[in-house]
Amino acid sequence: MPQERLYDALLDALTATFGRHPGFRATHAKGLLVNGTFTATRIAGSISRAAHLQGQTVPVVLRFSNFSGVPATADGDPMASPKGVAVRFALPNGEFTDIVAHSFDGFPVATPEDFLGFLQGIAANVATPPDPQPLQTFLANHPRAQHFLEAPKPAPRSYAGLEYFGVNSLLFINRKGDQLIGRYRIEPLLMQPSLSDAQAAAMHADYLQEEISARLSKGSLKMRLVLQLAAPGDAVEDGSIAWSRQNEELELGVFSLDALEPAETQQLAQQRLAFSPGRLLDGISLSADPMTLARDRLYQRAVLRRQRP
Ligand code: HEM
Repeated sequence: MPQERLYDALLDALTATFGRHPGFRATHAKGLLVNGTFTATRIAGSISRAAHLQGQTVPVVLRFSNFSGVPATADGDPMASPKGVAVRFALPNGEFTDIVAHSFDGFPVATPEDFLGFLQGIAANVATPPDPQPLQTFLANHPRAQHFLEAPKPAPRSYAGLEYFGVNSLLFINRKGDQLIGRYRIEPLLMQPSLSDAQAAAMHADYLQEEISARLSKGSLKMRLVLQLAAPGDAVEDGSIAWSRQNEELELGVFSLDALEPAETQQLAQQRLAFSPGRLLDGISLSADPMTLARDRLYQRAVLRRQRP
């Protein structure tokens, strides 16, 4: 299938699952923007020459989100997980670069083609009348997709209290030309225990937004950016396979989350922002993982669709 048709089919399958909600993202529809800064560690500058990793503090905007493509999905609903975080780093020369991560270490599939099979199965399963057969067949042949669906994804107490995984590996290049392959993780300084299913179900629909708002009114919040390095033999081209937590990790820097985007501009700013995991700067480039480039192209098409009335 030509790539453009593949991306359109992926977006169609998301719309068939969640419905069309003009102005909102096809997935991760409900979100919250927080403004802050990022300061890289010394080690970050030694593994990549990318401008935002050289140690000077740069402004960032983070968008925390729920998985569902239905904007009204409550924060504690199982469809609201995994949670997402998208980060935009703004550089002094006007350039910017993004990270897009979610709160599950892995993905159901390795390629956009397989994701289409998965999404079309889900869309058929929620259609009226439902047809569970395509999803059952897909899952029987894709055990990691089955694992993704069945793995617990408990609701957090805070958007800033859980780990987010970049999933798709990237190549980091320093000034000498040395290269490393790694995957991002964004994590709290102190992990918070998650809610039980019963606790999550009893929470207010916007409890995660309210929690961040209340905490920021008392001061800044910190999160860390970590790079998990590939170990020999790790599948760098397959984001559906998590790497061992024993792999070497480097702390790339610390985010300071300082203030919510003001209420008057919150929704419009979310609509205007278009994050992409493929928006990279010199010093970070694509790895053998095909998903980053596909996501980059696909998210651009998604933005055009969601901006249509
Ligand atoms: C082929 C695979 C994928 C497809 C088809 C897909 C689809 C989409 C679409 C259509 C959007 C909305 C984009 C927009 O309107 O701005 C989106 C956003 C998002 N995706 Fe994916 N995605 C894929 C892979 C992934 C992976 C691997 C992750 C986790 C690392 C991820 C996490 C997110 C997050 C967190 C957002 C919200 C970004 C924001 O706040 O703007 N996606 N995705």
